[in-house]
Amino acid sequence: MTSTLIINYRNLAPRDGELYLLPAFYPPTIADSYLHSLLQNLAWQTEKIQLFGHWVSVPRLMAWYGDPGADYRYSGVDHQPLPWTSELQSIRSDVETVCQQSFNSVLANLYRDGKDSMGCHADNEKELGANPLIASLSFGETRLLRFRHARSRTTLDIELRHGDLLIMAGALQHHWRHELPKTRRAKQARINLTFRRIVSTPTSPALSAAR
Ligand SMILES: O=C(O)CCC(=O)C(=O)O
Ligand SMILES: [Fe+2]
Repeated sequence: MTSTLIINYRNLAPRDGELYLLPAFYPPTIADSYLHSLLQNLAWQTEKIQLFGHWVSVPRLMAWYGDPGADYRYSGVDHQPLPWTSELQSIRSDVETVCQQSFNSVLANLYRDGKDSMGCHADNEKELGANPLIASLSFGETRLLRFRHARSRTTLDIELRHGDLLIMAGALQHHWRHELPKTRRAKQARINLTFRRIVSTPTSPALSAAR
C-alpha cells in the first residue's frame, strides 16, 4: 500500500514511522483557486471542547465531511460527517491516486492567522485502525508542523506551503505527536485538509461512552 510512496519519495521520519512531503502537489494557480473556494464553500464551525470543566473554543475553525456512517471522534466529541462537496471529491480522487488508498472522510481546519493553532496530539483514534495513512493538504499561508518523538524527545519541523501534500503512514502515530504552533509571522489564512479512512465506527452507546 505504501510501497510506491517508499519507492518514489524519501521518508522524512528518522525512525518509527513514515512521513512523505510532496511539495506543490497542486501548482500555485490550482492551489489558489482551491484556497478561495474552500474558504467560501465549506461549512466552517467553531468547535468547543471541555477543559477542566469549562467549555472553550478551539483556536481554529473546522468542518468534517465524509461518507455516511464515517463518524469520528475528535476534541472529545462525536462528529457525523457532512456529505462530500464536488470539489472535495475531486481533491480526494487526486490524493487517492498518489496514496493508492481510498479515503472515506476529510477533516478540514482553517487557521485564520498565526494566532490559530493545533495542540500536540497523535491521530491514533481506534476508528483509524492500527497504522493509518493520513494525507494532509495545505493551502494558503506557510505554517510549521512540529513532530515530537515520544521517547527520545527528538523534534522534526516541517514547513507546509501552499499546495503541499504531507503523508503520514506506518507506525508514525504510535511514536510521534504533532502540533501546529502559533506564530507571529503568519498573517494570512491557511486551510488544511486531512484525508482519513475510518475503518470502524462506534456501534453502541456503550462503546462510544467508553472512549
Ligand atoms: O494543520 C495541520 O497541518 C495539522 C492538522 C492535524 O494534525 C489534524 O487535523 O489532525
Ligand atoms: Fe493530526
